[in-house]
Amino acid sequence: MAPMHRMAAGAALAIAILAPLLPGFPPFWVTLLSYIGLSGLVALGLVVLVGVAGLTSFGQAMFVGFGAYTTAILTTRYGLSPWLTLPVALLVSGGLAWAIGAVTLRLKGHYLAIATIAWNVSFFYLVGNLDFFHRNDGISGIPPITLAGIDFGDTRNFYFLVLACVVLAILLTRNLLNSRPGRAVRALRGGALAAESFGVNTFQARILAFVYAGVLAGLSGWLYAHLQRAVNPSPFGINMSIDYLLMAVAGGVHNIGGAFLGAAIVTLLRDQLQTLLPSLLHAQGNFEIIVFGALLILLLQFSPRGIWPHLAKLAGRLLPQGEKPAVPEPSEAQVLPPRPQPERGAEILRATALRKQFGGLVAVNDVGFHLAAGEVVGLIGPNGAGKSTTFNLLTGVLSATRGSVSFLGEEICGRAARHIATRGVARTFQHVKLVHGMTVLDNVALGAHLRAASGPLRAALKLDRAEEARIFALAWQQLHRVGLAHCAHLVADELSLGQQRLVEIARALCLDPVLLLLDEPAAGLRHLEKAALAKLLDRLRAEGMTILLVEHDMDFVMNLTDRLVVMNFGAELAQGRPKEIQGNPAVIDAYLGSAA
Ligand SMILES: Nc1ncnc2c1ncn2[C@@H]1O[C@H](COP(=O)(O)OP(=O)(O)OP(=O)(O)O)[C@@H](O)[C@H]1O
Repeated sequence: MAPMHRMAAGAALAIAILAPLLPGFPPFWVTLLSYIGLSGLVALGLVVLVGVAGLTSFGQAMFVGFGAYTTAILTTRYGLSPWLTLPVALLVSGGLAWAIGAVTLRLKGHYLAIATIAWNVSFFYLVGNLDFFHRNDGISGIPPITLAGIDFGDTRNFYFLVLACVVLAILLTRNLLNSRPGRAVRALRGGALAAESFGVNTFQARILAFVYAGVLAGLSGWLYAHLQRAVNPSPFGINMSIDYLLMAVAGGVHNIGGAFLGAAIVTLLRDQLQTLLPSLLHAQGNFEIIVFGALLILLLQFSPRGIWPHLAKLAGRLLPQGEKPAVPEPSEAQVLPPRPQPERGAEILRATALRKQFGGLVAVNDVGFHLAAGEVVGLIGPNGAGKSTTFNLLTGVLSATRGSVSFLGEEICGRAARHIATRGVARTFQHVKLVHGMTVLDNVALGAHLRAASGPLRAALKLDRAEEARIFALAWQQLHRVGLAHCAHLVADELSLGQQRLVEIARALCLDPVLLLLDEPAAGLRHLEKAALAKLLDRLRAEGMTILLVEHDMDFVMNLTDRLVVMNFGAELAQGRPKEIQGNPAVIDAYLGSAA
């Protein structure tokens, strides 16, 4: 968390703890604060789901309902203690989120949003029409929570229970987001394609975000049921889901603090407007919804990232600055051990009659070539020759129309990008694909996804720190290698395009590849940067790594590569050593002549 954000969060927590303890603080306001906490938990799930993973849900009230109805049924019908129903409520909301996600999360964009609406509406009518849930009358007589003589039926005690849940949820969320599975979820915003190329199972990452948001909503529902001591379908309908989304967006859907700020703004504003507007307009009605609509439109126009970033900036100005938290550069000893490289000169990849058609266009036309361990091979040719498409076929980003690719003796043609990455193939992209808003160091650490194994539970409980230290040691090492260690803590978007290409190379090196595919690595680099890159690639070759690169800078290519494969109109035009290619009349005619 940036210092400004920590300041704002610290100030908010101090107010949240101290305010209700002030003598004369009205109990009604304590209850209002509890409701802010309950809504904030749901909005926090939306921060992970919408702000971090880029998935939109209009169905969070349903997950609140899962938690609330679970404890309502178990406590009133089976006499279970609320503390026993808590894990059950979390399991039910998480389990149902998993099941719903499994059948829904293949949808993208507004189709996903519409599907979540459909789920929420179905749930609303299901509980409202089934006797099991007591239809629209709902279930009453839910017992209060007690623990070691503390009665959480008391307004202030209940508020502190909510606050404890909120603090715990914030800590767990922070831990999760700053971890291997968290980086996978954050990588979804950089494009599933890049994430899959580094071994991230993007579907699982989407499910994780969905389930996590569902569990937080379930926790909110459990608390809500014991605060209200009764449940009925109305607080779990689509209107409430929209409210939760409004809270997250108003507060700031990209910040944890934004969830609670948004919950506070909407809850307090609704409370005030519900009294003020009818008396001003001399009529009864839900006029506050119109005000919310207008405010949302204004907010999206003038501050699409919500109010939290402004508040954090203000808090940073008013309060003394803390030290910038940074992942410290660790010692060499912690770095993950390297993968053994195949024997130099051994064939590691053979593409045979590889073909890709886009409708009537043959982008790659029965191309064949091989790569031997420890050589640097250039794939060159004029624009549109099919070089990037060939890269995409080799890395599983595109599936071939026909042909075969054998890598280390295994047929990888048609395998998923994720699988090919596990075999030791790493790549960069012609159009840089870094995760926006993420630091250079985190972006690079994403490359080591396959070299670690910690899951969400270990991450949330911070049991993954030794593994994380090794991942970051590796990320630092690769940043030093590409000469960008001084940029480690910058947000990747702040770098020049040339530097971003180097970050992509560092990320690819984190996978410790056997084969490194570089798509136009020198594009956008200055003369000295190109020389440094050539030196780096030379060193990698000396270490036994195999490199296939697409590049238009012919000086760079001719000085660096051992062999060249030339493509033209999707077909292979020539293969040979740089000197041979430079003298090949067909290549001069099709490419080099015009490039010179
Ligand atoms: N996803 C796609 N759908 C349809 N056509 C595509 C797609 N990707 C590439 N093509 C087409 O395939 C042909 C080869 O494109 P490709 O990007 O592989 O060429 P390239 O050699 O990498 O070119 P450049 O050097 O300009 O990057 C082009 O005609 C391109 O328009």
